[in-house]
Amino acid sequence: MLPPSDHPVLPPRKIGVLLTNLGTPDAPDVPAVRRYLAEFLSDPRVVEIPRAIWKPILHGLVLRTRPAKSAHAYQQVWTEDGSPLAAITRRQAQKLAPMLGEEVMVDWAMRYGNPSIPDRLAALKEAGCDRILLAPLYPQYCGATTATANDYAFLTLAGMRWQPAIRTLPPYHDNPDYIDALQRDIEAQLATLDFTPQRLLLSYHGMPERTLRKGDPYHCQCRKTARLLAERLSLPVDTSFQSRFGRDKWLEPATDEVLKAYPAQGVTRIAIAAPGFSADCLETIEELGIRGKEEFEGAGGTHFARLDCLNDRDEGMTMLDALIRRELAGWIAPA
Ligand SMILES: C=CC1=C(C)c2cc3[nH]c(cc4nc(cc5[nH]c(cc1n2)c(C)c5CCC(=O)O)C(CCC(=O)O)=C4C)c(C)c3C=C
Ligand SMILES: [Fe+2]
Ligand SMILES: [Fe+2]
Repeated sequence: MLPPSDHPVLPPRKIGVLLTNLGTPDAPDVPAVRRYLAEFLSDPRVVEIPRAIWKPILHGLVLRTRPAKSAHAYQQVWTEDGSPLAAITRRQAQKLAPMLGEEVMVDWAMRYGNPSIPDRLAALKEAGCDRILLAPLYPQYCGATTATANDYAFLTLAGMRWQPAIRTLPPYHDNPDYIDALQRDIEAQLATLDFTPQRLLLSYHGMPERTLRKGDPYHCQCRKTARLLAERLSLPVDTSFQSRFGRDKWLEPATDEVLKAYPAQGVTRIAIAAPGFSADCLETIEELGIRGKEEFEGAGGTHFARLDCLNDRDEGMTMLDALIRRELAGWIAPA
């Protein structure tokens, strides 16, 4: 018989769902952005350059120059609830909780910054969750996003004597619930415009082209989402990749180049959507909605509309509920 203090206390059994997204600074100022970028850009899943070469560049150059530029961009999108990415992910978790029912606890975390994956996993475990679904909210799988979020969760589990059982949400780039939600949501937003776009441009976050050659499925999954969506929409659809970083060749065509080239091709009225982002963030609001618009109009474009991501609106929440319920099969009763 062990002394009572050595007996683990058996908490009530619960199921946890941890929504994860990329991460964002704690504040739109230079020190907070530097801390965030240092964590983000030190991840070898994100920058796949040998550490001995990358570290001096990161610390000697990138972290000295980029934080001021990025902080300025963050200041333009910051809200009363903080960074849009964090605020929207929090609302997604809050809305999902009652949808999934009482036996499921829903929490959210960021891969870089706060709330952190180790903190929220520990909190779910403390609350009695002995089964946890990790749900990285990236429709298209990428080593730099999906895999690193799961890696960090597994690293956290490596430090636990008593681990919860774990499942992970697979990519959902071609899932009919996702394509349906995008179609309905995009059509509803297009119907509110006071002009008729000649094109819908789907802009995905870019990646170095070499990751495609090395076997990352991201590019193919982005293309498949675009094809499935284009088959359902009545206006012509183009695909591009945004946010090029560094000197290497990235996936093409680049969003800014496409925007600048449209007017010379007679395309002066467009809508732009970003189906690879589950929540609006710096990349959609500032890079597409502010800078992208300027680039397009500077080249002669006359009508530009940025469509919102699914965020926490009904279409998006119904889709997340369906995707997550499917992964919880056997853990919870069907709806
Ligand atoms: C080598 C650099 C980068 C890779 C590779 C990369 C991949 C990647 N990123 C997202 C989603 C997001 N990225 C966001 C911001 C952001 N991304 C990079 C660099 C790389 N991303 C930087 C330096 C930044 C910070 C802002 C800046 O300085 O430009 C965001 C927004 C975060 C926010 O706070 O709003 C998201 C979301 C994906 C999906 C992806 C690969 C598929
Ligand atoms: Fe990024
Ligand atoms: Fe960007």
